[in-house]
Amino acid sequence: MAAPILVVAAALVDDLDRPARLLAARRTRPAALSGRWEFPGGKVDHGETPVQALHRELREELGVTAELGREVPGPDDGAWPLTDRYRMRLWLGRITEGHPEPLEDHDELRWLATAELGDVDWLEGDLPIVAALRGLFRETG
Ligand SMILES: Nc1nc2c([nH]c(=O)n2[C@H]2C[C@H](O)[C@@H](COP(=O)(O)OP(=O)(O)OP(=O)(O)O)O2)c(=O)[nH]1
Repeated sequence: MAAPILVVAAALVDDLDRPARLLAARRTRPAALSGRWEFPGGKVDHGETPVQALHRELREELGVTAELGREVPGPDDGAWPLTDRYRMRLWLGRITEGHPEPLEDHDELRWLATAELGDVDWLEGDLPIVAALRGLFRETG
């Protein structure tokens, strides 16, 4: 089987040191994933570093510039296994320029407070990440 494709994404928060709110985005495609919520991001293109890819995706998808904080490491060499085909690396981020809009691939954005993290229908592969973030928010909140 081919090596899993790397996806990069951001957990955009209100405050990198004491995060209390997280930006979730609702997908519009493909049909099988439409309506499910996720972290903004996407695949790393050839010739890009993961961090460059993430800045590009945030610009394209939401129209924002963000300062990245620490990476939230997953169990698979630092990445989060999503499916057989994809694994994802995720960084905390804080928007420094622009107001996020669902410009591409999403039709709704929501800022979720810690107690609301389970209120949206996350993509299956994101559930362990949301659990890790809930722990992080509690520790620092
Ligand atoms: N961006 C993103 N993708 C996720 C998350 N969770 C999850 O399972 N995925 C899956 C959905 C997709 O099958 C796969 C690739 O993400 P994507 O479709 O956003 O990548 P992309 O924007 O580069 O896509 P494309 O332009 O090539 O169509 O990763 C998540 O939180 N964020």
